Amino acid sequence: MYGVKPLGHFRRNSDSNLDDMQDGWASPKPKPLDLSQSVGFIPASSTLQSPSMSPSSSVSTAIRAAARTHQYRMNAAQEHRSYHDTCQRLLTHISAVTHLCNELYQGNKDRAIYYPPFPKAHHPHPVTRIQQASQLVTSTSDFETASQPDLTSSLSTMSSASSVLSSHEQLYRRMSVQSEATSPLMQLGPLFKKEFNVLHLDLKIGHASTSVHTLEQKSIASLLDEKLLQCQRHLLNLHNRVADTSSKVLITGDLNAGKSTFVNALLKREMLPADQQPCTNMFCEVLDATVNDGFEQIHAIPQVDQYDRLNPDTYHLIDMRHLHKLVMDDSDQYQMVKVYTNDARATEESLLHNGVVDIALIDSPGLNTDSVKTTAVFARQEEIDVVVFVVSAENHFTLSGKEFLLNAANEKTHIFIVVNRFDSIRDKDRCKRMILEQIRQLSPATYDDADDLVHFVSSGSVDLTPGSRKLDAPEFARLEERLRAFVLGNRAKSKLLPAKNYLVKLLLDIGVLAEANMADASAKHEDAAAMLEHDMPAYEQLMRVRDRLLTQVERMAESTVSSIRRQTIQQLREAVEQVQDAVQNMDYPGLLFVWQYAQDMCDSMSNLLVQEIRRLEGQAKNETEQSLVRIHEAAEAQLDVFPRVAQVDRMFLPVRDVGLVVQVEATDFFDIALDERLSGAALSVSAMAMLGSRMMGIRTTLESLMDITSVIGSQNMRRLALPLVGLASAGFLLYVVNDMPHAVKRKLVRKFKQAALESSYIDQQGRRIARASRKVLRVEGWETQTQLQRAIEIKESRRNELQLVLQSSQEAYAYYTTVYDKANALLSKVDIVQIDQCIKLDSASTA
Ligand SMILES: Nc1nc2c(ncn2[C@@H]2O[C@H](COP(=O)(O)OP(=O)(O)OP(=O)(O)O)[C@@H](O)[C@H]2O)c(=O)[nH]1
Repeated sequence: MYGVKPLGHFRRNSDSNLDDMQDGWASPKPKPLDLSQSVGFIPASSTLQSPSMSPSSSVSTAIRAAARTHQYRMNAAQEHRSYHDTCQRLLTHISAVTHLCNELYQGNKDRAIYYPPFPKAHHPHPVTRIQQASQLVTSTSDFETASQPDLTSSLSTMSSASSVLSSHEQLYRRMSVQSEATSPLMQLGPLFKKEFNVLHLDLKIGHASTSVHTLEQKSIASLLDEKLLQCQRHLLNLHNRVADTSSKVLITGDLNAGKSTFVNALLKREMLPADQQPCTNMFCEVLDATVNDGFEQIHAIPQVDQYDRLNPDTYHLIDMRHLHKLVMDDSDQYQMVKVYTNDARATEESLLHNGVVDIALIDSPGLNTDSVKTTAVFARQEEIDVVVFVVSAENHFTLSGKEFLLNAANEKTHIFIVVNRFDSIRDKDRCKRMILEQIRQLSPATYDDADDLVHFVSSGSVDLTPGSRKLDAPEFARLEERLRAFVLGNRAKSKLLPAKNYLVKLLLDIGVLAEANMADASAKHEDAAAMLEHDMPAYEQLMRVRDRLLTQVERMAESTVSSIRRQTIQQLREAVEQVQDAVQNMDYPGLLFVWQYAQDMCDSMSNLLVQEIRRLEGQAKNETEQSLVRIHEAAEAQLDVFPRVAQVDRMFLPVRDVGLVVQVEATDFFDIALDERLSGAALSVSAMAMLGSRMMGIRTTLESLMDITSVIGSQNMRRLALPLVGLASAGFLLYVVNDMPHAVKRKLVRKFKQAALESSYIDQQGRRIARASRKVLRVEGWETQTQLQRAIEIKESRRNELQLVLQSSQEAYAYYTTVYDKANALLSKVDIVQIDQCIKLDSASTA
């Protein structure tokens, strides 16, 4: 049932008028108006002029009228104060909520807001009390349900949300123990309410809508950004609507139904063009001139959204004489025209200037004019406080009229219906029945209040002569009275209640969003703290082990290197000692090739040594490989598994010539001790001695010589001496030549050993092989160091990240707690804004 019934006095009066009307249905002849019972809109002067009254009764009537006027003004002033106060409060709250929205919008840029996932299917988990409260508000979103949402419970819900949160935290802890694989927040999601009221994010792909949670966090944040901007824009609209002190009454209906005639009848002035031909081609808003500083003006507006009364560039000033032509103009030059007009009638008589609220009457083109204009009529629905639908009694509801009423019911369930041109109807009862039946089907709510909302009148019969004191027909006077009550009653409902409901829904959503983000921050904090605690021992162990491991690797490498060097030198020395084996079995090629023979012996010994060196290189490779394995295992024992980079394959590459070069010299062919201090004679003697001893034995030789000397005599001896010396020399030569293969072997072996042992050759080889090993081991050492450093860096950066998470989640928790508290505090304030009170006062002031 419509919730703004006029109060007792008004009710009685309306009942009497209903009786009048019902009587009227039985008998078309209207009853004379009972002025003693009439209130409100009936001009006092008219009452005084009634010819049937005695002087005393006329005085008391005058007193009563004056008292009524006084009461009217008192009520109007009180209502105005109350309405103004409510508006101011709501405006303050709208600004605060806009600020909060903007704060969230900015916050979303710095730190993406977590948008909780709501499951599509019903879940067995209990819902929060916030959800219950918001569902309550959702169900009361239509202001026609009259009763205010029970916010007391939702407020207590909000204030108890901290305890809800703490229970969430406990649950989170339990869940995180049970399942580490899935995010605890995903499991927490179902605990929050199923859907948002206002902050619901819808992702439409083609005709299908998909869950936003299939998107990345960044994309969800940008969707939320857009939603928050939308909210701010809507809040601005609500602000403008609440701040707008006027009430807009849209007069609409079929072509030629008499809309303009009806507006003129309300204004008691021939203002708008009325014609049998379709004549209204644009929206025409009639306002009281007081809102235009008292000037009667006509503003033709090309762009409605840019119109500013104080900026003449946004409209064209039109002379009053040209209004008819302008309104009938079929061009698209102007979107609408605003007519500021003075109403000379008393406050309580005027509809536009009634002392309570500025009313703007908007005459519109006929609904069935063309589709563009019809669409425009629907588009104006949102900013309209009251819709007056004018239907011709002759035509009843046309197709476009029915369509309009059905659609309008979504926005405004109650429509004020004026059945005009009733004077042209002969069977008035039948007409009323038929039209009321149509209304019952099209707008049941309006039908239920047909007494107040459906009026059968003849606007064309209203006297518009300037200064005329003629009374309106009672039906029309009653219509004016009810229209006024309806406009004032609807003012609070159409302006303030939607604003309040929207604020409540938005604040509940912000509360839920803040709650979800508090839980999210809390979960992240706990996660980070747990991970930090888990990682810390490993990090500390790594720091402790770092120097030890590097020293250990260094030692292992050095020990291998020095072992290889030591073994190489020792084994190479042993090989040098055995170098004669290389020449043992060499065949002597004869005197002619003795030089080559010596050369080959050197090469042979050198090759033997080279072979030994190659063997030692192989051995060094093996030892290095073993050492690499040990080093890598030691590193992996402290670090994670990592690939070994050092390889021994490339050791001793390229192959270097490591042979020992010994030069063959002439002296190498004679194994005669040549001492610089000894004379050549000594050499000859010894050579001879060796030659003689070799050929026949020294003693035998000397004895033979003595025997020969004693027989031949000294003279003969002198003669024999030369041949003897020659013979001896030849013998010596023969010996040397004969001994040469052995001598050269002995000499060269000795010389080779001497060259190898007394030079730095062996040391050099030892150092070279050790150096190659160190090179490889050092690579592995460096890799170990790198791996160690990397592991430390990873741990440190993870630690830093976790510490950042700790800090940011702590900040987020504090931030959303503030948002939550603000939303909570604002919700309390919005809740105590009493709009019902305003509605009652509106009704009272009209009564
Ligand atoms: N008999 C009678 N004629 C009326 C009444 N009201 C309006 N008319 C006539 O109906 C015709 C149309 O009136 P308008 O006021 O121009 O109708 P409208 O709905 O504004 O027309 P458009 O704006 O062109 O859609 C005019 O000739 C009026 O004189 C009425 O109550 N009784």
